[in-house]
Amino acid sequence: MIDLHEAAAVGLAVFSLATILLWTTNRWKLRRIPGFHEYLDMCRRQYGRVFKIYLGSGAFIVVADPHLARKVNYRLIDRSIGSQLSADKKGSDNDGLLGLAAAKGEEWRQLRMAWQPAFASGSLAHYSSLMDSCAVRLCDTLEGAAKEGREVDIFRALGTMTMGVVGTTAFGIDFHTLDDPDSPSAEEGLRLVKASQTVFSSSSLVAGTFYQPLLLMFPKAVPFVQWLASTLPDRKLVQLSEARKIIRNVGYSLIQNWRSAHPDQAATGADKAAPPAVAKVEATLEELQGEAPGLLVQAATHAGAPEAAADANGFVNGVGAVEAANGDDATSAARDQDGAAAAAAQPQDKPRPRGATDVEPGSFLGLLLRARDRASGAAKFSDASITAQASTFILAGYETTANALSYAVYNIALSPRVQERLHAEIDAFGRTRQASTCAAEGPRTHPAPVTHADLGEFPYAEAVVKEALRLYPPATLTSRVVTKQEGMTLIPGVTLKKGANLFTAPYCYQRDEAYWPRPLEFAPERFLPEGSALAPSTDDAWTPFGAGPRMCIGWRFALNEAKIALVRLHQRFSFELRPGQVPLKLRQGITLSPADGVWVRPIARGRGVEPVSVPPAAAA
Ligand code: HEM
Repeated sequence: MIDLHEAAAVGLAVFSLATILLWTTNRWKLRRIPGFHEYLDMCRRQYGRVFKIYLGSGAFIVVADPHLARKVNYRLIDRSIGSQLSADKKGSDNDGLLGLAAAKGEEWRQLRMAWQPAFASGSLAHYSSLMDSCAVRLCDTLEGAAKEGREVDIFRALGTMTMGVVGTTAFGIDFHTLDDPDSPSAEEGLRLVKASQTVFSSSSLVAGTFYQPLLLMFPKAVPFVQWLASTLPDRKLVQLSEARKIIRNVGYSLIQNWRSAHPDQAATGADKAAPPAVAKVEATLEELQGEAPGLLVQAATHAGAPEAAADANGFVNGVGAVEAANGDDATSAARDQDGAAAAAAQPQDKPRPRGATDVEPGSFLGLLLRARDRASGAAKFSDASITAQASTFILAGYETTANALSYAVYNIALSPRVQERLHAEIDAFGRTRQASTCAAEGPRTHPAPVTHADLGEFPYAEAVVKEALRLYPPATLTSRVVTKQEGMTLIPGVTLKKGANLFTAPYCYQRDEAYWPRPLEFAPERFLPEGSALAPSTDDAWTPFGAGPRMCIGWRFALNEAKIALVRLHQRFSFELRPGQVPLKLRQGITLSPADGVWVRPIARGRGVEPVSVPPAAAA
């Protein structure tokens, strides 16, 4: 027997589904607009560089002018994060998943300072060796495909590498995403990768749960839509909820392991009165651990240990930094950079032995767990908050860099000119390195390792990554909300009221012919001194990492990782694109991703891999 509530729910669901189908199909598909990113660019061409769009019933001012975008990004700090739906009535899977990215006001400032030391120079130097190990492991996994002439989806393959990098850098553990996919150890890591993919793809208005557009259409009816969604969850919403739990439980279980190993390090008062959401996570964790004991408790044995040891100074300095940066007298996020640099000069922590289930002392998670309030000496962040930051790191570190790298590989494969120059830069580096090490070690059969100190040797590889980020910014939009009572004057005569929502649109102005010569051409030299004829007319026209105090905290991390991976991949392979992928089909979810992947055939390169013959002078 169906009751009145259920009948109303079904009726509304049918009505909403029809509305959504009409909305998405008519507006975009029938008008042959490939996605939201293209819709925005079409609006820019039609209406000018500032225009208003409606998402459901909510109005958003879109700023597609780089100078005005700068003003918005520097003057406004908070972003508005819409409500998130859950398949679970208590909504326990979705609170806090976005950590720093969703935080506001003073909470954001405190968190940003706590994150900062993990991205200071010393930490980045240490991460480079971990990134290099993951890039080499990715190349090893491509070796079989190269031998058999098999095609691979390089976007997904790169995702296993970026997730591997998150594991070793943020938590000091091996997620096993780069293990042989058929081995039992790989299963857990791949589950995490899949969960992250689900979070990104399910957030698409078109391809995600159909309750999300409903929320946009009826923002005042959040409790009702949430009730409806948890009463009649669709498949996408169930998958999304499960995926969020898997991601949250990685951080949560590591934190609990660390608390057990360090009973002296009390949790905050907030943790003692554990909110229901955390208790629910605990229950789910047990379920998950029953299924998957491996991933959550394995400590990493870092490949390339001698290099890691050599880099340990910088890394451990990062630990000192958190104490300094967490001081209450550090007043502004604008001091992040200076604070981190100063912190890098702090005395070193003593290296401590690590048990099998412990958190790497200098890792991102280790920094947050050890953060103390200077006045009280109490733990600075609750476990729920640290769990949220861990989830944020997983999500932010996984998809965006894999997107950027796959766009780079795609464009290199399309352009023999770009590939030749990249290979020349990489081979020249390999020859120098091999010649200098051969005397001590004998001829080497492996390409030269890429250390942090070598990153400056690849200006062209860096330009390739930047050009990929220009044409295909993974974050097509950044969002801000006006919080001041007096509003904000965007242009003379136009004052936005408190509460107004804005998007800045790098996807639009990074392809705008008013700022970029030959904007649709893939030309990395724009970013090199000799390419000034193709350079943008203003630096503000390139902001794939956003700008202002809220700019991406991981931008240098991401650029280093992308450069290392690109160099390692092209040391060993060139890539042949499967026909039929031009232009590349893109999908707008949380990020702009290749809709059906990027399919390439890796071809092993001879040059740079074979042993070099050492000139007698170098060998002597
Ligand atoms: C190519 C890779 C990446 C791109 C294109 C990218 C892009 C962005 C953009 C556009 C923003 C918003 C900036 C704004 O609103 O002005 C952002 C924020 C953020 N990103 Fe990234 N990102 C990348 C990699 C990473 C990585 C590797 C991490 C972490 C390891 C990370 C962590 C974050 C965090 C935590 C925020 C929120 C910062 C805040 O609100 O204070 N990102 N990113």
